Amino acid sequence: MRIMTSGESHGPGMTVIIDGYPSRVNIDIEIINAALQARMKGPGRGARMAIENDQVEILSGIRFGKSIGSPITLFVRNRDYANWQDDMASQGDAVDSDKGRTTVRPGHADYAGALKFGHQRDVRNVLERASARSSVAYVAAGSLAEILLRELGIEVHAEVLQIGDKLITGLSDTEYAEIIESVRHAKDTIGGKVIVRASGLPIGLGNYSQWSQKLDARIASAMMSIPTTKAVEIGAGVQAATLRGSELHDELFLDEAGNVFRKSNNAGGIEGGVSNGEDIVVSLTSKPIPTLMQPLNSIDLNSNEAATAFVERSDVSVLEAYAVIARSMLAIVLAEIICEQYQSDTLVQLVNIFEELKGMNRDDE
Ligand SMILES: Cc1cc2nc3c(=O)[nH]c(=O)nc-3n(C[C@H](O)[C@H](O)[C@H](O)COP(=O)(O)O)c2cc1C
Ligand SMILES: C=C(O[C@@H]1CC(C(=O)O)=C[C@@H](OP(=O)(O)O)[C@H]1O)C(=O)O
Repeated sequence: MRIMTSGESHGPGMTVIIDGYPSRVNIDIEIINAALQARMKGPGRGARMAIENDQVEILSGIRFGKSIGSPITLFVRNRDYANWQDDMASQGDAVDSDKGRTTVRPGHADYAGALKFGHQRDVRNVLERASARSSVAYVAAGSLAEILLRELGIEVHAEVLQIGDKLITGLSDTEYAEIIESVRHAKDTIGGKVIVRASGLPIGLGNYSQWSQKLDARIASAMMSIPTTKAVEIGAGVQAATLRGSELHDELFLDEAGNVFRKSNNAGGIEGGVSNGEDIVVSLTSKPIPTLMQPLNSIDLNSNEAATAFVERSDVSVLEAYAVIARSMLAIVLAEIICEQYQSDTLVQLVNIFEELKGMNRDDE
């Protein structure tokens, strides 16, 4: 299974093509829509989320509610496009338009992207695609991946762990909302941490043989690709540096029936780049959002003069959305690896392979 996305934040919409998805999987469009709606929710989102009402349109690869083995194309319309049509379609310099931009926001893709592609006279050409609006496409694909994983007995969940330096478990909903409101009032932004778990996994996903096949490496890459991610930890993560081997490593035991079990999961379900049958546990750190209502020092790329960063409608905190996106990315990586490793044209073939895998923990020869 491979995915490719396209689309601009204020263009007609976001597209994702999923190739190599097995046939005969029941696809309930409402599952995709529920994930898209969850990605829009949570305190701290800006005015854009009041404009959008993300719903998926299936353009190919699914007939009568089942995947048919052809590339699946999903499309999510940008409602805000109606307000941007002229600006998005204009062929000339947009520098005079109030939506054209020449000053850059530290922390966003503006500066590096404008210099890379020669967009010093209109940074909008960069931010339209760098925008996390693209995550709509990943969440749509992630939902399809989750539907497939569920058929194989694998579940993926995510939740917010931390906002700024405060653990969510110690906060009431009101206190959580108050933190965001105080940050908004200070014209600032805030990051945090989320945790994602996958359960019901077989032993053996990924491979220790090559860097590009290692499950932890592929998960880290997918998680780092989410806008705002600054760190990815698997299992005990950075805490591993402070623990002794005797404290960190998850000892193996046998129960009375001879089944293997462990009392801890500091490895986060992955040893040597291979799933070890325990839950996969990944935590991610999101930096604060780059657009500030009290802009940071910056430069104007057109005039090459000192300036302040441009200010536009923006989110203050996106942690709930970030958790939904992280869940989708983990589901995509797991589904991709499963489809690569246990190549199957149909769901039934894949389910049969998974049944066989359950009895494969021992070399009986
Ligand atoms: C769901 C979501 C919404 C976001 N909303 C905004 C926003 O409103 N304004 C902004 O400046 N950045 C926003 N960002 C962050 C930028 O997209 C991101 O910082 C930028 O693309 C640069 O990428 P990097 O953070 O990976 O370096 C958002 C990120 C996510 C995940
Ligand atoms: C549109 C989404 O997020 C956007 C991500 C984003 C950015 O710079 O990443 C900037 C904002 O866009 P706008 O300027 O249109 O308000 C967010 O709203 C979304 O999550 O669907």
